[in-house]
Amino acid sequence: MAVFTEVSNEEARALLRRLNLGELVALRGIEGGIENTNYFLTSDQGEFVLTLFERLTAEQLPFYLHLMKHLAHGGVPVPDPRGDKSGDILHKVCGKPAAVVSKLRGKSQLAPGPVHCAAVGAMLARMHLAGRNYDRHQPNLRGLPWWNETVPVVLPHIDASQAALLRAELAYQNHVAASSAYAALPTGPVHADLFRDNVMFDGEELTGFFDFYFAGVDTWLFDLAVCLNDWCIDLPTGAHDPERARAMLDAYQAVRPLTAAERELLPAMLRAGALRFWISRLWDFYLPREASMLKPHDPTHFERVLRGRVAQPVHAG
Ligand SMILES: Nc1ncnc2c1ncn2[C@@H]1O[C@H](COP(=O)(O)OP(=O)(O)OP(=O)(O)O)[C@@H](O)[C@H]1O
Ligand SMILES: N[C@@H](CCO)C(=O)O
Repeated sequence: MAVFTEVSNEEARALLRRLNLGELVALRGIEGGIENTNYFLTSDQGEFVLTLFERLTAEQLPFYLHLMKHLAHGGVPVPDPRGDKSGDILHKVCGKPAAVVSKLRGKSQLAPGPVHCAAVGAMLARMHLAGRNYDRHQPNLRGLPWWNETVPVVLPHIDASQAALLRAELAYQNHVAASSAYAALPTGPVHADLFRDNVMFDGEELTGFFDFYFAGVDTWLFDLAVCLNDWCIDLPTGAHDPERARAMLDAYQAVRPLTAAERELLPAMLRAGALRFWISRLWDFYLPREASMLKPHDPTHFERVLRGRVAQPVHAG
């Protein structure tokens, strides 16, 4: 269960008072999640999620929390962080940085069809456009510089064929990042981790994106590639599903058509998206951090996805 830090009812009451959110009705630890301590916090004024940040620092958090507020106020359904009397949205609970955000209705759709992929595509494009006038800047902290730092750390743990693929792909991505087509890609705040478990649905209605704690400024195309790699594949094999991918791409482009550079680099960014999560999963698997990684994700899944994207490039069509 992802409660690394216990919060007492007394602490929850004091927090609700500071945020002027009414009287405590219930406080329940949330299972699942491997990064932060999460509680459902119910008061007589509504339902909220209390997150205590176990990994992120008070320097990194304002970018994520203000981005969520900016998007929520821009009409994108994301959890809205609640402020105290002086408007601060980053709080401290049990000595940890903490946030209280609105609870989204619905549940994750873990077996999405084309209709769900279309909803994610359309909302992703709306989110990218809504982020254009966000004035804070923080790079994607799991971007190319982090891949370059982390690959040498994981290489000793993997076999020769995996190491060859990892080295070759990293070299390829450094080459892509230096190209003029890459420099022409539109950028802005991106979610960068918008997997099936970070989106809520009520039936076919998308009720929200959440877990913005890997967000950063990066190419919009990378964000779309991360989504295609999770929502539009057959999970057991990693095989690309053309029908779901078509649905996502068409819906995205109905809101914001891809540029020529984006169309050219989609196959490369799909590889980048697979590489990013292969590296992070290898890192989590072989170098687990204390009080975390209750159930590390399987790294070989993204090795499979990457091999698939290299062997059979997927184009925007
Ligand atoms: N704003 C929200 N509204 C409704 N439910 C939420 C909200 N935020 C989190 N949850 C619930 O809490 C669970 C854990 O949250 P989350 O996925 O953010 O965990 P984490 O440990 O921060 O991150 P990770 O996904 O990286 O493990 C989610 O699966 C979801 O069920
Ligand atoms: N979405 C990531 C976990 C971090 O949120 C993964 O599947 O590896």
